[in-house]
Amino acid sequence: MSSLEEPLRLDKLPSMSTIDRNQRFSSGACRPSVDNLGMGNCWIEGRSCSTSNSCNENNEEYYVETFPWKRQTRGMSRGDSFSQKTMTVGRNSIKIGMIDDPFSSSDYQYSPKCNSKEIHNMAYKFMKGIPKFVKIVEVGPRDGLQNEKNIVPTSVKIELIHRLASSGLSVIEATSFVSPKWVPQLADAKVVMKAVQNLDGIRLPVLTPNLKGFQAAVAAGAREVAVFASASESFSKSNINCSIDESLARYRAVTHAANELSIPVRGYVSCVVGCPVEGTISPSKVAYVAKELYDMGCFEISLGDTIGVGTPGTVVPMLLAVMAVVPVEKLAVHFHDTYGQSLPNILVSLQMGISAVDSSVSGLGGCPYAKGASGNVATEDVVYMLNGLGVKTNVDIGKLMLAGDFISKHLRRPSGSKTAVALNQVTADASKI
Ligand SMILES: CC(C)(COP(=O)([O-])OP(=O)([O-])OC[C@H]1O[C@@H](n2cnc3c(N)ncnc32)[C@H](O)[C@@H]1OP(=O)([O-])[O-])[C@@H](O)C(=O)NCCC(=O)NCCSC(=O)C[C@@](C)(O)CC(=O)[O-]
Repeated sequence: MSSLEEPLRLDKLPSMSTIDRNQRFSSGACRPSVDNLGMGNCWIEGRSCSTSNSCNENNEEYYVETFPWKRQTRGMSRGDSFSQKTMTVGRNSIKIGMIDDPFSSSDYQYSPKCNSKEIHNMAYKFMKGIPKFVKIVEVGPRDGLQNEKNIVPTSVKIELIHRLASSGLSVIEATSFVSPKWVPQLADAKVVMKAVQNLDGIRLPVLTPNLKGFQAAVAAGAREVAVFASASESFSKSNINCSIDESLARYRAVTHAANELSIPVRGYVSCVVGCPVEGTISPSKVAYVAKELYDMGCFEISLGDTIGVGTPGTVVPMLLAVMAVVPVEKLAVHFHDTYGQSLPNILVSLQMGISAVDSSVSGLGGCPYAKGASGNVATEDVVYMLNGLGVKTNVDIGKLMLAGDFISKHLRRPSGSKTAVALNQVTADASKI
């Protein structure tokens, strides 16, 4: 683990004064902000924050509106430190309004209703597990496209991977070496892999369901692979045509072969909170499969809510069970957004110390063998939230959106990322000014 990936330690929390001034009392809708301001810190809606961490929507005194930009009412004349950050999206530059430091304002007044220790405790509770850096594993070219009915041309897949790489993403799941009878969309795995294998400094794992897939992947130039088990017997059967224990036996053979070639293997557990056939999945079942994968040598275990039914209420107990048997720094989360729960689920996962998140550009995705599964959480939305939390990802959201626009245009559908839709609108509005 690089130093960047080290979780934020309690003793490394920002000082009280920083939390006080920049995080808790930022007028930016009462959410924490840190010095590395990203798009998530833009001032979408000004509210007056009371000291009880609640937002008083009715208090007009500090009410500001920054969207649409022309109707912005809060100005420098108020005396506060309002600045603008320029962000480039495509050929357009847009200005994002930010509050640098609301306390430098001479007319900014508040009267604390709780003491600074209580405030510190609240900030501490919220921020204590959240890592400083989150590794994003982009799964768009694989999980995102595998369910597409119309075959996406190989050249488009290759271009998508290049565009994603140029946005700063360092791990991009490129394709799957599975049976083309089962997943026809990825039948061109070999060609895709050969075309992207030399992308500088980018890790390009591929899915391998068995030794045959592993050997084909290595022959095509793969230097990292992933195996995928399930916590649901029914899903295991429908996805890879074998029981959980049979799949684990296959994956032992894959990890053994990979170990001999020093190829890292990532392990997936799918259906970690629910299965389309079996319904609720018990956390102990997930923990069992996760531990088996970890013990056989998987360097990271990605926990997949394949059909997107989880809420923080079911995700937390599942994570607790898994964290009891696999170190938290070896875990990643993989949420589908069927019920719009991905971001809250990611947030609680971060608070529990997880620092690797899978996501898919434009929210592409769905599993052909999980009826009703919708797209993965959109990478743009994850990066926007992490920017807002001051968590580093090294991803340039503007370039990421260009990759998203590229594939959405090709698929002839609007982006599944709310962030991309909103920022594209802002850019369009800004270009009219
Ligand atoms: C596992 C198998 C192959 C078993 O499929 P099977 O039919 O039981 O396998 P088989 O060994 O009897 O072989 C059948 C045919 O497939 C060939 N074959 C066998 N293996 C391979 C291979 N690796 N690559 C290419 N071809 C292969 C094999 O050679 C044979 O060809 P034939 O003689 O009929 O011409 C099949 O079920 C399969 O490919 N399943 C993959 C399905 C898939 O990719 N699902 C989506 C994954 S998404 C997921 O799991 C969730 C995740 C990871 O995203 C996380 C989340 O969202 O939660």
